[in-house]
Amino acid sequence: MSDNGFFRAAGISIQFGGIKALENVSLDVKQGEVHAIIGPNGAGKTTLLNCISRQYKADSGQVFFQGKNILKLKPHQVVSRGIARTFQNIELFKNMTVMDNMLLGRHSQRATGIFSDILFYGKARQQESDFRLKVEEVIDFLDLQAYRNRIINDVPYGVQKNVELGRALVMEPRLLLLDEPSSGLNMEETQDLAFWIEDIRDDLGITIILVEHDMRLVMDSCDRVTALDYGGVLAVGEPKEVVKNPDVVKAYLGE
Ligand SMILES: Nc1ncnc2c1ncn2[C@@H]1O[C@H](COP(=O)(O)OP(=O)(O)OP(=O)(O)O)[C@@H](O)[C@H]1O
Repeated sequence: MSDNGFFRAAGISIQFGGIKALENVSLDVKQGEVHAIIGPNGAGKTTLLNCISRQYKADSGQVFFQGKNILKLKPHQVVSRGIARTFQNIELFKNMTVMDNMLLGRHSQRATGIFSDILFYGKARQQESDFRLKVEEVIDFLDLQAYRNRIINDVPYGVQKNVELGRALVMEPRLLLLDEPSSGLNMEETQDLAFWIEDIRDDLGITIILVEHDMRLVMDSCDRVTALDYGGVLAVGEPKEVVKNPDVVKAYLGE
């Protein structure tokens, strides 16, 4: 178990055909930290995130979140336990508005079904207005007011990335998984992202695991780093230590 028992993946292995994408990988994340997973292309970073969120089924290993093993859960059950995520390629409904995309995220969490909605109309209505309130809160938090009624296809890429982040936040997660949040962003947008990450951790109290290639963002925004290469862990520690680790330097620069 990690220092405060918040999150631990232990001995995760998965292979595709003959390719060992991850072999006996462990990841410890403390509550309240921003933890980066770094490594060269094909190192297994996204695969690890996918095993945690259960998009992929690991061949072996355990994932403990707040003391419970979540490795047998379905992806939506993982979300209900308090783990939300974003994807490397934005996965939004491109012909719907910013607001509706966020509401959809929240609806996947609804506690009432269609029959109870009919029987307990008042309760369903209350739930709907709670959803809207939460979505409005996140729209304010991420400064998305100007875009709330715009169609996703019509807003800049950087805003789309923020909406995806918002859709994860409306789930009110305790742990947020971000897959390459800075990819496709310009320098200014990446700086803004660094502020959002800090605010999400400090103001919302959400722990973050992010897969990231932008080393400046990793150095500026992350508390700890796990470096992977060829499906194995190379190093774990504070960003300034990990980037100096000879194995990590070698993995990035080649022999
Ligand atoms: N669904 C899949 N089917 C087959 N092979 C896969 C699948 N997912 C990942 N892999 C393989 O597993 C290895 C690790 O891939 P992964 O996407 O996790 O790397 P990564 O570190 O996230 O790379 P990048 O930085 O380029 O996104 C690669 O060899 C990849 O081709």
